[in-house]
Amino acid sequence: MATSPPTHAPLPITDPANPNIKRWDDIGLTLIHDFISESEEAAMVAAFHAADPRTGGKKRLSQHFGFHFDYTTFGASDSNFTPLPSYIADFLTRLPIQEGLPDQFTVQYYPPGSGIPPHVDTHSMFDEALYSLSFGSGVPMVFKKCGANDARKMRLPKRSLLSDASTTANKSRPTPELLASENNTSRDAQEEEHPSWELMLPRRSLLLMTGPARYGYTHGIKGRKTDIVDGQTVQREGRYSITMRTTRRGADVACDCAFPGVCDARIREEVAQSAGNPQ
Ligand SMILES: O=C(O)CCC(=O)C(=O)O
Ligand SMILES: [Fe+2]
Repeated sequence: MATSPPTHAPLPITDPANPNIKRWDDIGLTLIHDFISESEEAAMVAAFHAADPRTGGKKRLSQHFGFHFDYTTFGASDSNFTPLPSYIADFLTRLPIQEGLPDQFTVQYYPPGSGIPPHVDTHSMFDEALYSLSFGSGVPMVFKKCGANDARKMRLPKRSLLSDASTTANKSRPTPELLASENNTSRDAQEEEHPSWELMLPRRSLLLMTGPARYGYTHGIKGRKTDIVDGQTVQREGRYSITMRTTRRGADVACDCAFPGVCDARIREEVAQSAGNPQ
């Protein structure tokens, strides 16, 4: 007798007013199917490759719009700003949260087989709402509730970022992805704490992360050539995404989330306190 694989995935509800919208209210996830049309998708792929014709490599490619993502602070640049192309500007009015629209956009191309290691996007530097728009192809995103291992990793000396963006430690470790992939924790040890689960992000869908999903879960994409979708093995194809965030500036760079273990603002406070009270 066939048995279903164990699943830890929470169950969504479908928005009664719109069957395209699935919500996991307990953890703050919303997935909107068919957020963009096929013609918008085709225009996005064409625009990406008009700016960067590479498709054959193995590495993720990124393009930045609005305030550029800053890989030394994991926040956004104050000054490096690229105006939005129309393929982004055109859908902004359709985003589910209209207050505080995103101003930092990273468009990424994932060649088949590539992924992004599990990570928590910086809490203090961006507002709560975090978006990922998928196009070109779908992919399962892996979510895992953060535990002690994640908190420990964020406190490793090499991850002692954010307290001072100009330290060499930060500069020598340019991407959160790299940091996440460099952790010494075995996958088994991570799985022991909290089970991970996969959420299929179909092409043309928009994912919105808020609350626990934004602050207290890691998200990532496994680097692999095939995925199991609805019980079927499917080949990975090139996938594109647009990550969208709203930058915080000045005194707004702060966080009082319910997940202090993996909160950069709390870690910064801890570091400042221990510097003031050496043991
Ligand atoms: O490609 C995606 O959907 C997510 C990318 C991501 O998590 C990030 O850029 O922080
Ligand atoms: Fe992310």
